[in-house]
Amino acid sequence: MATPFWKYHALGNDYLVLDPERLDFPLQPLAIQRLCHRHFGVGSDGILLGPLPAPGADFGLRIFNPDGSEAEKSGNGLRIFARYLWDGGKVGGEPFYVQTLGGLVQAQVQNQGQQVQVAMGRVSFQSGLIPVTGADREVIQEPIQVQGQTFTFSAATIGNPHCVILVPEATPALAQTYGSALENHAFFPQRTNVQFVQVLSPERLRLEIWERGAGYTLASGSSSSAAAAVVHRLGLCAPAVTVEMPGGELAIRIAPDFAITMTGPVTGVAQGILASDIFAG
Ligand SMILES: N[C@H](CCC[C@H](N)C(=O)O)C(=O)O
Repeated sequence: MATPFWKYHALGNDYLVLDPERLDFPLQPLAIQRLCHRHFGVGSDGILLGPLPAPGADFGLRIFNPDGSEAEKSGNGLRIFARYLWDGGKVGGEPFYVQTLGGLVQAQVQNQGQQVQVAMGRVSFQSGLIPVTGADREVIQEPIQVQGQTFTFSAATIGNPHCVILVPEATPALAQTYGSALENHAFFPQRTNVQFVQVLSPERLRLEIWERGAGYTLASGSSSSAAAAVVHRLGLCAPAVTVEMPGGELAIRIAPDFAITMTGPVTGVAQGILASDIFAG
């Protein structure tokens, strides 16, 4: 049996969707690394495995990073999965529930599949939930040293961990220079996603992103959610913000309890069949 795949991107953060019913190999880390490889594989910022059975939800979803690690949540991944279900006639325009490792989310496909809204869950700044080492506390504006530089960071979880650093100017160089050292810093036992955030106005943020297990990416939905929540917690942005990233913009809405709603586009790229020798050599 040949294995089909579907490729989409969400603001340049691209994923392959694999159907667990039509997978003719075990989805182990080495296979994931090969599938995501930009030269030896199909190439993507991750794998979405679904729909899976999920008691208490309409669909289950597992999310994998290109390094083979499993992520608890992916905002862009959830928008892509919602569009995939819509393309396959498994959902219409009604809201539906998806169970992820990082919790239950509600999604709704809009504008004939061009846009998806996701209730991403609640952001927490609690060290024990993120996790961040040290005393139980909200991790707000603390020092962190990497490569001789001291940054001030806040940390948040929306199912997956985030290290948020406000800077006067968010540049790709900051993410690409310090991202890996921050991702793997000892403060984060599960590693972390990293965002450098520039506050353009109370309604507009600019992000540069280094993702756990993926590296520099052009956009990230969970990063946008976590970074906007931190900036709002610091009193520096409104509860409704536009998050600008190299790949494009997301609309983030923050409720008083830090429940996040994320709305943004999805674009289809290709559908294909994996070659029988993709894992050879
Ligand atoms: N690399 C992330 C998962 C993907 C997040 C990102 N692609 C998004 O859109 O949220 C992690 O290990 O938590």
